[in-house]
Amino acid sequence: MALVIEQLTMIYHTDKKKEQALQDIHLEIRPGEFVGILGRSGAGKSTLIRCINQLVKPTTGRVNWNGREMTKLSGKALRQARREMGMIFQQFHLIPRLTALQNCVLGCFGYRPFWKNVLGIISAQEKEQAMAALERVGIGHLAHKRVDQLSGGQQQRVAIARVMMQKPKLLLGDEPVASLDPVTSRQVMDLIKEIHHSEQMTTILNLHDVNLALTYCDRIIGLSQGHKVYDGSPEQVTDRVLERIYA
Ligand SMILES: Nc1ncnc2c1ncn2[C@@H]1O[C@H](COP(=O)(O)OP(=O)(O)OP(=O)(O)O)[C@@H](O)[C@H]1O
Repeated sequence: MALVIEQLTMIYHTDKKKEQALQDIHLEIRPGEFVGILGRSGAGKSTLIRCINQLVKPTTGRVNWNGREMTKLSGKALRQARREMGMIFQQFHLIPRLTALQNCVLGCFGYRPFWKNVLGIISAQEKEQAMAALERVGIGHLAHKRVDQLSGGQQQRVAIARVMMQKPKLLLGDEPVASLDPVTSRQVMDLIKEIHHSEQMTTILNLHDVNLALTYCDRIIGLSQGHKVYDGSPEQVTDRVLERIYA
């Protein structure tokens, strides 16, 4: 499934001020790509990721996902399109008082009737699927522990297992390893890459660590002050390119 972004511009309006976060971004992401977005703080990386699944509504421009114009969708149609887009975050976004298994089950809520979610009815089959997802990410033994008692790396594994329950075609990551130590960061990146391959999930991650991005990603997009200043292979990211992105 292809993702096509055209003329994307985002201006945040705060009290008396306008903040231009993205300016005329064009991108075509091919199915199965593993893309890293680099840029200084404030370059627009999170905004770009969030405009894809419409957590942020762009000021102008189009985001076309598999033939559907995301920017025009609302209500049920938007929820259905979003189901195909999993998201992981720097701060994991888990529910602290719930166990790993309970958090993981939440990943399939997008496929269930609303009333079942409200009543919190979970079938044996859903529990089994969640257990399998936790085992897949290497933390089956922690299924019944509250997530606020887990390490950062373990919490991110729960978040990844939850995303897998959603069966997305596109994985979006907003600094998914920024809170983790270097060794754990690599372990989580290995896991994301492995799942990307096995599930054939197009993957787009904001990464602040250039070395990680160049090691794991097949394509690098560089943003600077809301503009795309690089789009190419990691091998071609020279010092000059890095200067353009980070200067
Ligand atoms: N909700 C908001 N309201 C107003 N301005 C915002 C908002 N979110 C982001 N911005 C501004 O938009 C610009 C881009 O922010 P964004 O968070 O996308 O950058 P980023 O590259 O992800 O930065 P970081 O690496 O620090 O997370 C910044 O100037 C930021 O201050």
